[in-house]
Amino acid sequence: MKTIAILAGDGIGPEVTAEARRILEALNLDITFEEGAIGYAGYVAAGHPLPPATWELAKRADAILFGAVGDPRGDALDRALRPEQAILGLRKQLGLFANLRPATLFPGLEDASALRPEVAREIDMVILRELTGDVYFGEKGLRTTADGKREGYDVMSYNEEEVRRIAVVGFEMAKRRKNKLCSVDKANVLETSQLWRDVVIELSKDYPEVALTHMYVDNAAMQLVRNPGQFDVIVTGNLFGDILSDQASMCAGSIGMLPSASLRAWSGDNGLYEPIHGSAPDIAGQGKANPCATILSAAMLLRHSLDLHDEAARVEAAVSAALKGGARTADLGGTMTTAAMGDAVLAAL
Ligand SMILES: NC(=O)c1ccc[n+]([C@@H]2O[C@H](COP(=O)([O-])OP(=O)(O)OC[C@H]3O[C@@H](n4cnc5c(N)ncnc54)[C@H](O)[C@@H]3O)[C@@H](O)[C@H]2O)c1
Ligand SMILES: CC(C)[C@H](C(=O)O)[C@@H](O)C(=O)O
Ligand SMILES: [Mg+2]
Repeated sequence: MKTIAILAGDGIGPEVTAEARRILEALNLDITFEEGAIGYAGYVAAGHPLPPATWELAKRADAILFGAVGDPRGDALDRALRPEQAILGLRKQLGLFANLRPATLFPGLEDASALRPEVAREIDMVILRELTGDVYFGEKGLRTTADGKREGYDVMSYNEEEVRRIAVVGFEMAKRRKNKLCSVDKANVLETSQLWRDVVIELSKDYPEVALTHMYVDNAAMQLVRNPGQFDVIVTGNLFGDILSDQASMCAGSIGMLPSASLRAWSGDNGLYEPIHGSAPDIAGQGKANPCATILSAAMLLRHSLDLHDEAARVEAAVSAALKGGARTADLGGTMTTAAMGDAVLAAL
């Protein structure tokens, strides 16, 4: 019996994880679900965004299905108690350095894409985002300069081992796909990016079959919109990957469509699976959220943590079939509620 921790979190988190759970339950697998409070909900329930009981559950579970976190009141708390610290803490403390964010245009979603249909149809990529380093985890603070001005700082750094291990995942993934890897950095300006590029080039000697290219992140943002079909696997740092994946989501139809897996190895590890979107306070509690990103995250969970490849493919096929059949939440131009979208996927399953 495998244990899946459901950390639903805030805003639309509980709404979308409920639909993903229904899909997992329908597969009749030998799994049990345990829920833990996290984010603002964790703060309200236990005085901390990542309460000790939730942390224990996260460590012991075979996999984590995560919704989203965010303070419905805005940034009302001190940074250490903000809901976002819970997801950052889980990623860092569980060592989940490899964040897979696949972006694919599902057939029929051309209309929802921000791009022209013939351009959108070419989208089938994975953005591999480094998740436990970069400016997110460097020294940060607020100080007063000699002339009395407030100055905020966040140190951006990567060491070569951090770069090498994510690059290895990138090359291995490229080998399993189209032997194409694009490393995205800002090496024309940043020392961290120069080291990133040097380490990726050193490692590429072990992967002669993979065609490696490098692109500056500003150009990559432009190319994602101009010609997304040129990308297969993109490997990049934490901050760049965060931004590029939100952008890629609208190319593929909606931010409500992109799942993610956060891993420390290819498979068999207790990874964390979550949609790339946040708690969406503007639509929370209204049944408007698209649950597909979370359902597709559950499929990634089946594949990467439980080794259930057929079941993962079944869930993905069910999402595809539901969309082909015209199922659409508001973000995709439809009128379906979150639960109705879940019903459509369930029916297809
Ligand atoms: N991993 C996470 O938990 C995570 C990720 C991103 C943002 N956040 C947090 O979420 C809060 C809100 O952030 P934001 O507004 O910048 O980003 P967001 O992703 O929550 O929302 C951005 C926009 O996309 C829409 N949207 C998001 N998910 C959707 C879905 N499934 N279906 C339909 N529409 C959807 C929202 O309604 C909103 O208009 C913040 O507190 C932020 O820190 C958390
Ligand atoms: C909530 C925030 C800390 C998070 C990030 O920046 O990683 C989010 O934007 C994401 O994409 O998962
Ligand atoms: Mg983000």
